[in-house]
Amino acid sequence: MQATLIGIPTDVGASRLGAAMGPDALRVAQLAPALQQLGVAVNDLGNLAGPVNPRGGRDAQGLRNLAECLHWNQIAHDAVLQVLQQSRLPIMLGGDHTLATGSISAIARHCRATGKRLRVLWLDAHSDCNTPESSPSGNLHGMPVSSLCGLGPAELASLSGTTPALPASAFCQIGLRSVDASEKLMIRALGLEVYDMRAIDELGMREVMRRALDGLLGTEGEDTHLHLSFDVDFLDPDIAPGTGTPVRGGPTYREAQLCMEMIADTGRLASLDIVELNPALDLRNQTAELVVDLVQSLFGQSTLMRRDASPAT
Ligand SMILES: NC(=[NH2+])NCCC[C@H](N)C(=O)O
Ligand SMILES: [Mn+2]
Repeated sequence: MQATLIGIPTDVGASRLGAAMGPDALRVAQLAPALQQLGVAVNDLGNLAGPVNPRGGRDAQGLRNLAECLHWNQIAHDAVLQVLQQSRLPIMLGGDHTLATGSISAIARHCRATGKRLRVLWLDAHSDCNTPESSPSGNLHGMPVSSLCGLGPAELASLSGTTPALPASAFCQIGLRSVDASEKLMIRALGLEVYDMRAIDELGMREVMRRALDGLLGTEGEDTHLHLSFDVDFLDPDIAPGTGTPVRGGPTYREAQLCMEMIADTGRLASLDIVELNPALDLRNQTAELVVDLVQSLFGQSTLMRRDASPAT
């Protein structure tokens, strides 16, 4: 397998500064060597260059840094598309979660061109489906899902060449535990498939992942491009403090490992966003190191317990 790292050092979508240092923290935590150890051929494009954070207030529409967000997402889109066209697996090193608008727009465009079905797993404490009208914060990192479903700011929503970029049914959100009232309505309106922390508590991570990955195994899944949008705040802040909008009560280390291992077992992973890592809030880079550890599982780090990708019952 051949993977390409793309550093996307933006924090213009968030209130707190610091996620722009995420790509380098992942490099310091040895992300590339960790993948190489598993037989993945890795190249690193370095960091994309985009606008600095103007640290502005909210505009007339109530949004923060829309022009800069657009710029970052356009260059993210272009870089990701190029990597996909080289048949390499792009790994986006964020950066705040708005960059997923650009990356997934490129992925949706590529899937359309190659006749692939797209499935997006969204690991996150938040649903990120606010719109400019509903957002309590004006932060664009709370809007990528609605943008991709055609409801965000028009310029962001149309990046993939069609609006919406992909059907809402392509998404599956896991780990949610901080959802605004407006987002609850949006989840319903879009019919998003969601496994919140209560579902993980009640069903267990294994059953949640079995449902989330349904249809990806065997010949049925052959034509599927599986994208993982991994927001670091998915993880419990006790083990992953280095993120700007932490919410207590997230998955444990073992639950997160099982989640990654079950994704690996499908053999369908074709692109990955790692977002919202904020080294300024981390403790001795422990969150970046944890993420690298989890990414190793995601790329098939085998343990004695490794399972074949047979449908768990
Ligand atoms: N990707 C994130 N960390 N998103 C946090 C979003 C928080 C809140 N729902 C908002 O819209 O502002
Ligand atoms: Mn997010």
